[in-house]
Amino acid sequence: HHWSRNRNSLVTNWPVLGMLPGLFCNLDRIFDFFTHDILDLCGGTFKFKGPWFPSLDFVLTSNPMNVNYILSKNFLNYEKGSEFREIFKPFGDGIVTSDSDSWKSQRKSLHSIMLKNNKFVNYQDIVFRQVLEKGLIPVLEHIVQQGTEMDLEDVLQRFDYDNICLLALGFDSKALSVSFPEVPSKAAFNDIEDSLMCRYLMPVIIWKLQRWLQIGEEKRLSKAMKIADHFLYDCISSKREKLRSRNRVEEDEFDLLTALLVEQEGEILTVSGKISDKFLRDTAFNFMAAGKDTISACLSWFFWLIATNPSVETKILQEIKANSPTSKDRNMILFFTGEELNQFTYLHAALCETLRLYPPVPINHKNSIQPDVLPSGEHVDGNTRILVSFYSMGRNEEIWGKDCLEFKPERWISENGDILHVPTYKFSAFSAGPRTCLGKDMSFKQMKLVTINVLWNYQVELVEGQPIAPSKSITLHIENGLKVRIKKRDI
Ligand code: HEM
Repeated sequence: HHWSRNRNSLVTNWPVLGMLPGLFCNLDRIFDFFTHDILDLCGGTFKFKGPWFPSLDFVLTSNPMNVNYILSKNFLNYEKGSEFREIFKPFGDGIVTSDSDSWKSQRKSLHSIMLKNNKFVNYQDIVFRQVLEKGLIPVLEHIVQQGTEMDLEDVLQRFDYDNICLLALGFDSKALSVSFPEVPSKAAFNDIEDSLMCRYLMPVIIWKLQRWLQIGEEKRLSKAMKIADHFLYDCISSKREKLRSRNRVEEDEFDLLTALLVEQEGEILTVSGKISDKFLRDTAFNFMAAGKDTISACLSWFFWLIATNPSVETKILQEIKANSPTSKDRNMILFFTGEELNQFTYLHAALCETLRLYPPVPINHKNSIQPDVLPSGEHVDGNTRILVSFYSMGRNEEIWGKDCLEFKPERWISENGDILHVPTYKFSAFSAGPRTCLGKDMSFKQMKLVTINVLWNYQVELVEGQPIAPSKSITLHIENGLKVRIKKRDI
């Protein structure tokens, strides 16, 4: 009887287990499963029934009207929620998992530091330059001389980690150097991300039991948390120590911790303890988690797409040539201001196209507060998990047309050669509404500087026969990395 009542469902709804077996059978291709096996066939919104433990039911959607409603129009009814905060406890009271007043005040403070504070904005440029000049380019030069294959995704993740540690903590982790060192804090952050993804997919009772017994993923998580916290609290106490001995802060050390301490305690750095170490730890952890792997994920997909679409690479190279100094010094790093980078329209389009097909944050979590009716007509109970699939939105034929699975930067360029404006509820890689990504402009700037410098100086060739597939993680990596050979480019 149960089977016959549910036989028309896209995913079999089993007694007791609900749709969990279907989900687990497709875990390796979870985002394509959501997109092509479910949302494409049901008009963009689907109610997933979990097992009889109540916590795993969710509504999955990629319908742009629903997305606009959830993320913007009725924002107040859709929060992160206490269940999410419990799963993502390592984030503490930071911005990524918080709601209402706590979120509002953190958003205000981070917004004013990241986008309005000239010293922090200048410091970003100093850091980008340093990580390019002292990290990425020397490592690529070394690989060219060795003539060996390398995992470009690993290199870019190391680049991202060095960058985010300098921005958040003013600490140079030197993850990107020719010896490819093991960096315990970097490994710990990765372990935390993996373990939290497992928690998210599991019934609460199971991960709580694992935590109590200290086995499996929960044991790994506890170990990684100790390492990450030790690292963060060490950085915080050295920062306080350093600032105590000064009465002014130089431009090349205006990282997030410094900005927070200066903002709270004024220019005269008494470092009086008005602002707690726990607050600094939570803010730095959230900032690092939000910015750590997103840029490298996008760049890895970008280099793969470029290598498989040589005509796009040719157009980007023409654009770099047109915007660069005429005499090309082989060892020169090309550095552009934000305004100069606006000239790179085609490159911007290629990056948007990459973010459309491979959004670094593939799924966005929300939790309804009150019962509601979505614009598509579906009824949503109060306290229901909602998953907005940004991955599926980027592959939605109704938004992007019949060629939605093709890589075509041209779709972003208007007839007069400018970037087309696409509303954020259709192109949501950076989310939309009041919780939109605070690192968007910074990310575009950095992604452009990296792609310009890599493509201008090197030819990137894919190692043949490697499998390329999206990972099943919080950030959308390439599952097995991106194996490439690089050569010096002759122009
Ligand atoms: C290509 C790069 C990036 C992409 C695609 C991206 C995407 C996103 C998305 C989808 C969200 C919403 C998450 C949610 O609601 O749960 C978000 C939030 C956020 N992002 Fe990014 N991000 C990127 C880079 C960065 C960087 C480099 C930073 C900072 C260093 C950053 C800082 C933040 C912060 C602080 C939030 C929280 C905003 C809030 O909750 O109010 N992001 N980002």
